[in-house]
Amino acid sequence: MTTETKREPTIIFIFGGSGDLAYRKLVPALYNLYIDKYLPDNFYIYGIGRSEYSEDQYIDYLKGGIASFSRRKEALDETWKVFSPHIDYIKADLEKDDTYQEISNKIAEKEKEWNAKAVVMFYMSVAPQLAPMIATKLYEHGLTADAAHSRMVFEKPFGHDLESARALNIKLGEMFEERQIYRIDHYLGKETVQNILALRFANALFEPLWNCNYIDHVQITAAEDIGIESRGSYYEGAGALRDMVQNHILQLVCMIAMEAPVSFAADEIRNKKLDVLKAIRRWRKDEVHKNAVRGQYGEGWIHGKEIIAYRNEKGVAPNSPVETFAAVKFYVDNWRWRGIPFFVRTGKAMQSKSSLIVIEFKPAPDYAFPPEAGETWRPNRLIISIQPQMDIRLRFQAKQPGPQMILQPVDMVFSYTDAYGDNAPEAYETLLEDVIEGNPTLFMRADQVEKAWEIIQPILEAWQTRPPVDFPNYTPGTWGPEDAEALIARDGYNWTTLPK
Ligand SMILES: NC(=O)C1=CN([C@@H]2O[C@H](COP(=O)(O)OP(=O)(O)OC[C@H]3O[C@@H](n4cnc5c(N)ncnc54)[C@H](OP(=O)(O)O)[C@@H]3O)[C@@H](O)[C@H]2O)C=CC1
Ligand SMILES: O=C1O[C@H](COP(=O)(O)O)[C@@H](O)[C@H](O)[C@H]1O
Repeated sequence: MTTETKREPTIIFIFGGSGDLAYRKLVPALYNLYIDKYLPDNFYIYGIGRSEYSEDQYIDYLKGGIASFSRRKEALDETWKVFSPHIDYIKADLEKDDTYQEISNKIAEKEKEWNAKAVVMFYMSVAPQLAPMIATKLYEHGLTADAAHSRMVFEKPFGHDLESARALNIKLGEMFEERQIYRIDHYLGKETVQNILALRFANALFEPLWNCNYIDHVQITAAEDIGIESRGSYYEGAGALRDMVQNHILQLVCMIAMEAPVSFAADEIRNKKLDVLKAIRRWRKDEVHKNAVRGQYGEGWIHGKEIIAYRNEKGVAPNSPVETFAAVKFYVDNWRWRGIPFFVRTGKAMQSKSSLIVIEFKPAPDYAFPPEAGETWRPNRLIISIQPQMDIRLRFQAKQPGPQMILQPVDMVFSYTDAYGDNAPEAYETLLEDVIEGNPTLFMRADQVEKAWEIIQPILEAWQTRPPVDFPNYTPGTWGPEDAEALIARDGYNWTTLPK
């Protein structure tokens, strides 16, 4: 993101402007972009939904979202006074053709007022099954004909499986140019995730060691300490594998495993990530049970708060087979990563919220220290903590002070908060700014989405063929089912969590 470019006038239509995502993420992100002067001088936001709101009511409602969810809440009244005149609400049904005529009129009005052609962003903040219908209507009404000025943002999930994702890509490809399509994976907008590229490719230190000669294994955890809350009906059609692994976690694997790009052009980065997805071993259905574990939480407590069993959540079937936890062992079968396991896990209702990547290095080739020095010997380890703690820590051996040579593992820590304060932009800020700028680097290209589904598909199918017999199989506030411990223990490791 840069403040120096003169941005084109921009109109943003949030389809689902009365919904949760708009309230909690999109409008707060736009508000922060405005404060940081990343929005063009001429910009306008229309929220669209069927709910009844006058313009004032809508603006008041959104203000509540800022007060609760924006990283900046200070001086809200003052700043809100200058930001909110850029917002309006359109009460309309997106299934009706009149709505698109109204959208067209609004665009014409604004372009006339600004005396300039505008970039128009259409943000699909609606249930995924509505997005193709909306995109088709936009196309049929000629609202996306100017490929250089119209951008469509698709929320995840993009497709439900490989077949539906392919069908959706084909359908969109018949109507739009790929450069108009922005498939969001909000993990890619996180500061700490983007920093993986800087860590790996802006330093000479790590890259020579970043391969199967020196790295022993990789672990990726994306754990949440809440249940599925109000999203039962969505989650019943998804599960942890579709909700987190197919997208966010495989993208993290790509960031860790990709080759060095020769430039930061969007397609160069995306090609390098695609190579990783192509190289990830596809498990045969009969190999899935050895390499993937699923779980579902029962009832319990986390941090003193009662958690209802998944099967008792609203919108969830009483005998639901849907997994709220998934752990998978992957291999990236290429020159750099041959034989190195990547263990990934994600779950709801776990002990703490923590997304982290652990790179564990192989042991030193020789160890001349006497036995009494080495009782606490540990391999070197780099931990990239994505959230909520944002830091990078490198573990190495040090001599404990004292007359004897006693070794102890210590951490060298780079903390984002210490270095930059704790007001880093939210993922959606970066991503929305990139859409406005027309920069697709951090968005998923059609082929990436399909390759990611290809990896997940056999696991989905194997699990569907063999419904779980032991659900619920983990208690809220733990690190998931015992089988997940066994998955990694079979190779001689334990899951790593951050020191408290
Ligand atoms: N919420 C979140 O944290 C996240 C959401 N997402 C994705 O974002 C998308 C939106 O999610 P979320 O905001 O939670 O969903 P909500 O159910 O909260 O919102 C859905 C929105 O769609 C609108 N809508 C539905 N049908 C129509 C229609 N026919 N015409 C006009 N508007 C319509 C609703 O408006 P109304 O009710 O007024 O008609 C509402 O504003 C989904 O794809 C979800 O998977 C992804 C990651 C996180
Ligand atoms: O995409 C999703 O991500 C959130 C977790 O996001 P985070 O930024 O808080 O790690 C998850 O809760 C949700 O189920 C999923 O759809």
